[in-house]
Amino acid sequence: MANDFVSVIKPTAKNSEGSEGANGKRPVPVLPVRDTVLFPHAVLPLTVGRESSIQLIQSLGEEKSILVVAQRDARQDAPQASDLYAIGTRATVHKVVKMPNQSLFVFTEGNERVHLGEFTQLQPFMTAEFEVIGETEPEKTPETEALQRNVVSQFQQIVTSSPTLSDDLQTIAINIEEPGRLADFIASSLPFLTTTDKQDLLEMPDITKRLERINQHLAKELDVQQLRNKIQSEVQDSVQQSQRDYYLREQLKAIQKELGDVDESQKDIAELKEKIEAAGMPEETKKDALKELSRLSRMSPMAADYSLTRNYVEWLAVLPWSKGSAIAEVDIKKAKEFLDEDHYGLKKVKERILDYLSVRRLKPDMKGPILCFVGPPGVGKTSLGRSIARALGRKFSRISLGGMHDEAEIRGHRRTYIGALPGQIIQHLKRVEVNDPVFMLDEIDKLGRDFRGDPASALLETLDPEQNNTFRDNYLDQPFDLSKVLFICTANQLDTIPAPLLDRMEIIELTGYTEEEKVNIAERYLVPRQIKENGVEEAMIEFPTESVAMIARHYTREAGVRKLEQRIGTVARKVARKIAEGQTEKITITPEVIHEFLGGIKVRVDTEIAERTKRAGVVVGLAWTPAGGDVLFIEANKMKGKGGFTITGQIGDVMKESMQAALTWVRSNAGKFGLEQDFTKDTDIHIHVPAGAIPKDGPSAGVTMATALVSLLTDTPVHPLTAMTGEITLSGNVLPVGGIKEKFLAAKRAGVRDVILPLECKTQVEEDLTADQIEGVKIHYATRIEEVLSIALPNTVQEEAEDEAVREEVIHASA
Ligand SMILES: Nc1ncnc2c1ncn2[C@@H]1O[C@H](COP(=O)(O)OP(=O)(O)OP(=O)(O)O)[C@@H](O)[C@H]1O
Repeated sequence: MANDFVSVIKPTAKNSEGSEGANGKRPVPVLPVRDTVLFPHAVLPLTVGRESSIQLIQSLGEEKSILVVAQRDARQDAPQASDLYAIGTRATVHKVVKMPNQSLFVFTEGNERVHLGEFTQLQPFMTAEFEVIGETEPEKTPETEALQRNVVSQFQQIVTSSPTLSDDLQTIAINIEEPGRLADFIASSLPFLTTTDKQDLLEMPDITKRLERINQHLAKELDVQQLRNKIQSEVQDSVQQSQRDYYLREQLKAIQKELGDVDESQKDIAELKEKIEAAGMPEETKKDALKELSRLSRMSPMAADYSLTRNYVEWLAVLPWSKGSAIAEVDIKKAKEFLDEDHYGLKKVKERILDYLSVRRLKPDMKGPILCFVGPPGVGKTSLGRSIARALGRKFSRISLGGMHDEAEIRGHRRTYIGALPGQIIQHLKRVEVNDPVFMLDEIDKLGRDFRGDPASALLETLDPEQNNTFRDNYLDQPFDLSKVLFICTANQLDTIPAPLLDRMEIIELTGYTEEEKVNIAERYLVPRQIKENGVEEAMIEFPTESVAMIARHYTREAGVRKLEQRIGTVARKVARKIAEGQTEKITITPEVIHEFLGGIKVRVDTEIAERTKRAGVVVGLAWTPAGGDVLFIEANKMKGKGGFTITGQIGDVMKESMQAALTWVRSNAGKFGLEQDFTKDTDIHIHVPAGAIPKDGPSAGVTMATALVSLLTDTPVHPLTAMTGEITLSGNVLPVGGIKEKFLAAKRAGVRDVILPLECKTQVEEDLTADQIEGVKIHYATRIEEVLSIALPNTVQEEAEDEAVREEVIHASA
């Protein structure tokens, strides 16, 4: 058996046995070796263990010559002649040492390359004839010289950097002059050459080629070595770094232990793990959460991003991934009870809500539409949402969208952002702790949009039942199923709701309340609630209906009941104070008491109307606003001038144009009012629409402006407590306008007694207003501006006198 050991060479040794006998026909024993190749001039210790080989060595007498030939396949235990390479090395056996295990340790020295001839014996060992392969050292040219030196220098580098090669090898290599011997020496010294590589070199009689091949092997090995060194040093660096980290962390732990807070962070991590396991999150999310947690457990609590990672894991752990309210199906009867219990009136609205809930009951997985309550502030949109949640047995949460500009407020910031948090949807889910709450998205009409993104599009994704089962918050970066959440939106107006959102909604409109409705709501809900909230007992206070009505009429000016509730709250607090101070035990809220408690804030629009319409050129118009309609004054004035026409009061283009139309109509009909055809020749006219700081637009003040101009130019004040709305054409036709219900209720709230509307709005009135709501106000319909004028302006001296009396009465009532 061959030993792949480093062979040693005697640089100057001349082969003791000459070549006589070589090339001989006299056969020589053949020693097959595996895994190694013996080169000429090399000394190779071989361990001989095969029976046939032992016999071969033992049969050697004086003749110490053998042929050492490599096996083609090292796994062959009993190689035949055909299993050996055709070229081997004739060698001299120098010494044989018996080993305790019966094998022999044989020192051989290579003499020359031989070509094996005929095998003359096969048993017990092989013998063969051979032929020495002659070698001629090449001519010394600069090229061979350079090649030889290069080989030596590369060999030196390899020896220097290899821990297993002895430095002596360098000395030997430097001292070999013959290129052929040098190549053989290096070939037999290099441990990384394979048996095939070595055999190739042995079979190469051309010395220059052999040297070149050696040169290639050396260069390749140097490359490999360099790469290995690089990898090694990188590995070492990272090992050192991680050892350093480990060491520091251990130290830190020790310090923390001393300080008594190490257990805390471990405990915390264990708790988080429990929460993650219990959260019922989807598999993928859970995998990610646990990965983050394990990262956290390897971090020092002092590390800068420890708390960031911890927060993230905590968010994942506490969200209600699969926790619902566990409610049975919707009970429509109960829902109706709840709605009636919580709200007065709103018959149509309640009906529509119940219809909606019924569909949900029959089809629980119903996708869309989303309910949207539209109406002025304080009409009960939010509280209806709350009742729906109560009826469904679900949690309720309100998300205010007003003024939201940033998409991230809905969908959160990416985790890389400093101070990042999830968006409102996820934050509210965390708060309610269930995945099927009722979310009320307030003021969806006031969503902003700027460079920070478009919250409306984020909202669209949130609300769209087709997409929201995989809602992806930027911070969580995990899909969350929102399909069980019931979204209800509220808005004050429809115009500003982005169209794609509007498409997905079922709009339910709530208009303002009349005074009677307000009083009813106040008596049933607001007064008892405010009394209770302010710690007053029912027995301590008496709140007559007239007093509630008085507050509604004179201390508020709104479509809803929010201000009314606040005023009642103020009264209740004052009562509480009086009782607490021991001044009294029971208070009856009389007009005097109201005056005392609410004194300064009194609002009396009817008085204002009566006062202001004393002057010719002042007319009450009606406007639609998101807050539910309002009265507005149009004032016209004239002065000496040159036919100038000024319009002020922050009005839009459409309103300006309708003022021009009104003026043109008046000028073209001057004769009808007893005016000169060219009355504007030496007069300037100015129309102003207070309040000047509030922008206004639209064509619906056309009739009001025409009336104001005629009233001014004929110097006739209009009837007090008369209001109007309608667009006019140049030829004096009155055209219909929108928002009639809100405008009418605003007029009624203001104490107006006569309302002039375009005839074409009659159906709107009949559809939208109940008889109760209309009661107390006279509606006049007109198709021409002349009709409007004859209703609005007094036609006789007696009518003027009656107007005067009404004004006095109203102004007196407020005094
Ligand atoms: N029909 C009603 N019956 C009983 N209470 C009512 C009714 N309408 C409104 N309220 C009460 O009026 C108050 C204001 O209502 P709410 O907050 O729901 O108004 P809103 O329409 O949501 O206003 P905003 O648009 O400003 O949010 C609440 O306390 C509510 O209970």
